[in-house]
Amino acid sequence: MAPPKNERAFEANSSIVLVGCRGAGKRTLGFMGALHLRRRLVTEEHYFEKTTGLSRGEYLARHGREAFARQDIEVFKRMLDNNRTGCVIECGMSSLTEEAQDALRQYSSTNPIVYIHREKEQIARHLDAADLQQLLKADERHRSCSNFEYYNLYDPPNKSGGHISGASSGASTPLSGRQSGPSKLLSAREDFTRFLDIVTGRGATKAWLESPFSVSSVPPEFRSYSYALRLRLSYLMDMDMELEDFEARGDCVEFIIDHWPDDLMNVIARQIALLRRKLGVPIIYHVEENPRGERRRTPEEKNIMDTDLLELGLRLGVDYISLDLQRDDEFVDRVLRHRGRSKIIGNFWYMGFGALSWQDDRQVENYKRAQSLGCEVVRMVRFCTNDSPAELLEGFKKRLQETLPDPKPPLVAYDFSVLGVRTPLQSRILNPVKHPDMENERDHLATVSTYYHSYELLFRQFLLDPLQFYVLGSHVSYSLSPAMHSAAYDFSGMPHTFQDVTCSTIDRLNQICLSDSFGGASLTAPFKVAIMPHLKVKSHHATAIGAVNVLLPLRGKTSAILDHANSRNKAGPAREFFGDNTDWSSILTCLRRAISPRNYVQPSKTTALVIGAGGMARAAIYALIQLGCRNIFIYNRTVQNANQVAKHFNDWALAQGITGGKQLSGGSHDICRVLSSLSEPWPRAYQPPTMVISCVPAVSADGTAPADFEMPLDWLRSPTGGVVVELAYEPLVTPLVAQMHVVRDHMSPSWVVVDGLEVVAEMAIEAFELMTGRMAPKRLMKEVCRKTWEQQQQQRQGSEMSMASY
Ligand SMILES: O=C1C[C@@](O)(C(=O)O)C[C@@H](O)[C@@H]1O
Repeated sequence: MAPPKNERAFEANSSIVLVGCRGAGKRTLGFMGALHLRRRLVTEEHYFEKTTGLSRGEYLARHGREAFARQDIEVFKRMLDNNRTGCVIECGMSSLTEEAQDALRQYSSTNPIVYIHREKEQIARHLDAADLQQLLKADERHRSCSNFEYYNLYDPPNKSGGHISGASSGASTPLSGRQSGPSKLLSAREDFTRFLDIVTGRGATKAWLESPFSVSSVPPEFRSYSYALRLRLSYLMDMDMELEDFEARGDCVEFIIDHWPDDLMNVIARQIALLRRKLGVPIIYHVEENPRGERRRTPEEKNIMDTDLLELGLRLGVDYISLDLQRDDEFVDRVLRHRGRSKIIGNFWYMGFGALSWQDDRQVENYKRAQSLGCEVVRMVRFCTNDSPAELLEGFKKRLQETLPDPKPPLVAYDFSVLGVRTPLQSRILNPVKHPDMENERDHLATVSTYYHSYELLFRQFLLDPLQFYVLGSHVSYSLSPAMHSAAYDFSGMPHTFQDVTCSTIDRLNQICLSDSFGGASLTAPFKVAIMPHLKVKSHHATAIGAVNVLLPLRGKTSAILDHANSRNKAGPAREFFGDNTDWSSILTCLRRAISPRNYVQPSKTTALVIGAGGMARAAIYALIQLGCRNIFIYNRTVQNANQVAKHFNDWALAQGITGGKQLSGGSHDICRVLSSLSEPWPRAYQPPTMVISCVPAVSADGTAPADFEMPLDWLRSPTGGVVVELAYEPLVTPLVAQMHVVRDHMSPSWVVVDGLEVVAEMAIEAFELMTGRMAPKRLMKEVCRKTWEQQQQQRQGSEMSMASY
């Protein structure tokens, strides 16, 4: 039995077409998408004008309605035909006509066509009330001529009055309410670019190439243990919890459609968009065949409705489609033909009395069928009324292992009873779990286990080991990392510890790392650069930057990276150590979060300024290069050090074939240049910087006072403002931050300030994920970061006062 041909596996470079009614956000998304995929943006409006020499309005006025309609469809078809690859195409109003929709339908056999829609109230804001209903009805037809759909969730304005750091934590710091918030379109951009990565299939590969130890680079079915958080639509629609509360409660979410409210398709599209935005984990999409609270359906009705529902999941580009292989062949075949890039979980559920036992030959046949249909995961679940000894399931797995050819899709298999899953350890991967506070009596599979309990059990049963993690360096007693990591361990059921250890020699570092229970370390001065020659295995980012700040032991039994990745949380002698750098990626995350659409990076124009020339400045420069910036200026009190760093990156860029955004008269293609004095006017050939990153250490390694940098006014003339990232947080309001507040209040309100606590929390989050391979509870870690910092401040003030009263 061969799997049916996948009719929606488009070439990765096929042009992506965006359709949908006015006000749905196509133009903005098209712009973001083209930048993200580095493609050309073609807009219907502009194409029409370029082709006919007239705008659509002018053409209509000059040639009349009929001639316009003929010309319009002609140009529309030509636009599609002439741009089959390498573009993002934004369709305007023409796509509402029958003829254009036919053309799109044809095009959809080779290209992704994405139907963009959003909350009706948001579209209403752009339209006359009278036209709204009619337009929305017509717009629905876009569903029938597209093969993907994207729900463009509305980004509410930032309520906090613009405080980028700690806004979500609710913590108050001296900066609360003072800073500009992240760009309003930030979440839309993150969501949409992730969606495009799914459509083009570049997501997983990109993550793996970027960082093979990152959480997103190992799909849940290939992790040593993984958990699927079950969320039913009926529950989501009137739960009294916030979706954010479900963060890091599972490796993926299983979204279960067990309820048919009015406007079902749009309700589902919106829920998927919300899950993606708030939780950022892969989604398993499951359509329940016989939902409890809903009416009974005839088999025919069931097939039609459930096919439509599964089709919707595929259109939404969910990561996994759960497909019941016990349904009729035509049903199964259709889903498989339309699978696109979604992975298929082939299910065999035995829900009633008399479920097939694990010893039954038919279970092996079931698995073989899923395997031959090309399912990426096989899920076999049995309801049992009495004891089901674990050995029976083990025996079944062994039988599959010994008798079937490779490749064998990963198996999810467990028994459940009215009390829930028999034991959370029965299945290694995609174990069903719930949130601890979730009242969910409708769901037997999720009534017992939580991610916390299941994971904790692995340690109690000695399948995983408690380990020691560290922050190491000569000035680490102030570090906020121990508090943040410890909170994340407590949250996730890990008995690990995280300590700061002041040390400055490689010998001492070695002593710590060679212990069998060493889990990993965050490194700071003087180790970031000094450790480089001692490490054989480093990420390419660390090599490019010339510094490492996260050290991991490699304990895989083979040299395969996946084996090493899956050996995290286990003790034993390390075969090697791996060095990575999360300083740059944390800076990049913060920049991306804060940059406004007007200041999106354009390689030839965008200019950035980095202050400092140490390890962190190197990471900042690398982040800017990764963001696409090709005009980077460095200012440092000791010019010689700045020259060295500039040379390092100019040589590196040359070797990579990356050249500066501007070629200067001397023919230089350098991407980094040095500013030698604060009194220098901003170089006239360049725009003033829209990204400024201050990397002057809070506490300098030699204990001298940190530099008090402030921007010369001439360097602050960007008409569109920009982002200032301050890495120091001691004090939090550095001279630069204080200056930017004044600039924002009196000169240009479009400057966004990111403070040092935001960046350091991001660093800890990324380090936690690399070290443990588990998703970090980000909100919690950010909250702990601010609270710990405040406590430290209070303690310091307390001890200063008692010193003074002596
Ligand atoms: O700069 C920092 C912050 C840090 O030193 C900390 O204390 O959390 C940890 C380092 O790895 C990172 O590069």
